Amino acid sequence: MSSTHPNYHLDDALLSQVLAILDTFQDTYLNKSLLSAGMVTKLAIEGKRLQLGLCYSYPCQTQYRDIVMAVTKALATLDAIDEVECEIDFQPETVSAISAVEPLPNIKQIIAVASGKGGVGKSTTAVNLALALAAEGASVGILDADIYGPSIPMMLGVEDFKPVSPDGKIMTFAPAHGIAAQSIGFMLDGDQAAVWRGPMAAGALVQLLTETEWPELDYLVIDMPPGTGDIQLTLSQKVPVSGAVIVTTPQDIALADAKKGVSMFQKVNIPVLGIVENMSFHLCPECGHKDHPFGAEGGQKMATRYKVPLLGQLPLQLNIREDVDKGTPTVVADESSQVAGIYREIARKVGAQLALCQAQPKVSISMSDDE
Ligand SMILES: Nc1ncnc2c1ncn2[C@@H]1O[C@H](COP(=O)(O)OP(=O)(O)OP(=O)(O)O)[C@@H](O)[C@H]1O
Repeated sequence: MSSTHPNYHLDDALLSQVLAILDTFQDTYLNKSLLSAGMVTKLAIEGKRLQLGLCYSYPCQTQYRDIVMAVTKALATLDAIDEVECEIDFQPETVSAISAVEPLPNIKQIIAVASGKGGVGKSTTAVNLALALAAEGASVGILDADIYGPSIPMMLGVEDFKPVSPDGKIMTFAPAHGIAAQSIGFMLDGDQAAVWRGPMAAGALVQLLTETEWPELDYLVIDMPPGTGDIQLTLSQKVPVSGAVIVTTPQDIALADAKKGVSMFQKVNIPVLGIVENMSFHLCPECGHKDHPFGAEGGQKMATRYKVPLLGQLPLQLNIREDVDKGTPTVVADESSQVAGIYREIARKVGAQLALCQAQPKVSISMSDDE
């Protein structure tokens, strides 16, 4: 049996016992066992010390400790094993959902963060998602494509950054809280961009993407402009996007627009990785009572109807706004907070959904004809 995998070096009896145990460990995000997800990359033994290699296709560094503890406890029940030395690696694939557009050389996956309607918290979500992916161990960039209101420089505290281009071709990015940021806002003064027409804006954005000196990135998060107009369509045809995250609030009007967003990505065959419901609930700071100022269950119903995951629900909370206003989003400002935990959970789900899309490249979203 040891011949089944080039890096499995155990005798047949022990190998089958170890594999049987590893097969009982279900990865919650991929909904497969560690074994069937192909994550067990190495098995060897030295005395009674088992060497185990695991490779994740999505970032989940904050979970490693719990994973190692649980796996070690289970494997150490075998007589032949006293100790487990576990090495965990993270290796996402390189993917473009758009067959006509080649992936960029140093960007493995591009995640478009979109909303049908303005003001629902798309940029706040994009910036916290990017930082949460980084907190989970990924190398991350963010591109502010919100041409009509570039807010990422402010949210990351890098408003004064001015890109330079030593060779006259490729521009530098702004390093911020461990991620790489680029924004049309770095190049424009005031509200210059507001007068741009669609094609001009779309052209500038493709240029920003391809003419930035991005470092090697696992994920590039694109903060899309709100709406479902020409810019979004052009971008989804010219940018090697791997998947899209739709941000909505639970209000009916925002949900109706978010459905248009889902529909737009469906038309161009970009997998919708899921929905983030922002300003989902409010917790009374005095008594802890939870209420739903914009309505309840809207995001869940929409996710169920379109057969896409509800990635997470964020509260309407003062410090989420204050933290981005100060240039230090909550994921880095208060990493042990419940809100930072929700964003990291969303990041793990987004990474896992992207990994699942590779196994099944075309995600079909059922649409009813009343949209
Ligand atoms: N969960 C939240 N709780 C409290 N305030 C929030 C929350 N999410 C976003 N905000 C605040 O709401 C405002 C709008 O958010 P943001 O700019 O992220 O929205 P947007 O959808 O990107 O808007 P636009 O499309 O106009 O760029 C900001 O002031 C932001 O700080």
